[in-house]
Amino acid sequence: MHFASDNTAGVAPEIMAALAAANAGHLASYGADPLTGAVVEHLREIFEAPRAAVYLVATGTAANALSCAVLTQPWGAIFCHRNAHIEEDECGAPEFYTGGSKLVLVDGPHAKMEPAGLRAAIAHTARAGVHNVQRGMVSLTNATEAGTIYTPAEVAALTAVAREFKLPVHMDGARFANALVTLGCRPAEVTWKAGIDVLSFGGTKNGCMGVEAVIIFDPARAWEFELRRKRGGHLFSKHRFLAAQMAAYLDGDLWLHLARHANAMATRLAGGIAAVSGASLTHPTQANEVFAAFPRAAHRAAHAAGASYYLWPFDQSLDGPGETPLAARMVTTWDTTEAEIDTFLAHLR
Ligand SMILES: Cc1ncc(COP(=O)(O)O)c(C=O)c1O
Ligand SMILES: C[C@@H](O)[C@H](N)C(=O)O
Repeated sequence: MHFASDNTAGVAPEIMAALAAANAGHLASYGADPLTGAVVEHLREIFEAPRAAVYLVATGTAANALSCAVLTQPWGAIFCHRNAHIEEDECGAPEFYTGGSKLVLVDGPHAKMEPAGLRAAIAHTARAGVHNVQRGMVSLTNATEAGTIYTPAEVAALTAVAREFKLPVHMDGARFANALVTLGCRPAEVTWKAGIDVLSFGGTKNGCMGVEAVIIFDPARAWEFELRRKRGGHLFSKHRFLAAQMAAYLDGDLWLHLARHANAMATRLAGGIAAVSGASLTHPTQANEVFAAFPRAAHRAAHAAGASYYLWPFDQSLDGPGETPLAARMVTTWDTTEAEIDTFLAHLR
């Protein structure tokens, strides 16, 4: 019963096999290998963006921080949700890689920004000229840190606000596949056609060992990204092993199959939890993360049975009256099984 994070899952067998298959002979390094070239073309095709620049890195934090660095100046503000991963879980990497940009936090329900809140935050910034940080960029996460998703129309409404102030927009897509299979739309519709300038396209949480693609829809920003990636220590020398993962991930729509399974398991889990006495969902379940509150006694039973997941916030205590509900996050993955879900639910009940 492993629900702590999709970061704890292993590597999908197709991806591991692709790594072994790529381990033959000598190939050009630093991205000059043929596997990388093929992956770049495949992602351009998937996103209907033949001019896009595509780069591979090994972590989502690197993808996000380097994306921000090419979208804003050090004196610029990065407008993001209060619970954005770039705010809560990247140890200041975006601030570091941008040379000091300030994250300006925007509230909104279920970890989603709304146009009015974003507009108010941007308008309030740089109101006193040189004395303030300037307006830099916007970053939004899809699927969000609360397991919710933005529709293409919601993305377009936020990027329209950004455009009012001539700001570029980044999408943290560490769980983009999970959002896309729920939306059922084409990748382009919820990215560049909705006004996104740069996408962090995640692979690691959805079955890869460690690979993320940064897709820059305006190639004018490409060279600066290359320089920043190398200078930041994120240009892999044996780049073929990043490309092999991504190639297998995209091949035959594996990325969609893996995400569809993870989401289906989350839906099963959420439905079961909703039927547990004293339990309630704290965010809508729209991707592969379930946020729910249930009585301490249920938490204690699940933990005693060996279930792994985080109370959310982390720092709550299992000690205390059994009937008190505590909130938690449970994350399902490409290899979560129905039996795992049903056993966990039985312990909760
Ligand atoms: C929404 C989101 N973005 C970015 C990241 C960063 O990925 P990494 O931990 O590979 O740096 C994570 C990590 O799980 C995440 O949940
Ligand atoms: C750090 C933690 O938030 C991680 N990104 C996760 O989603 O599990």
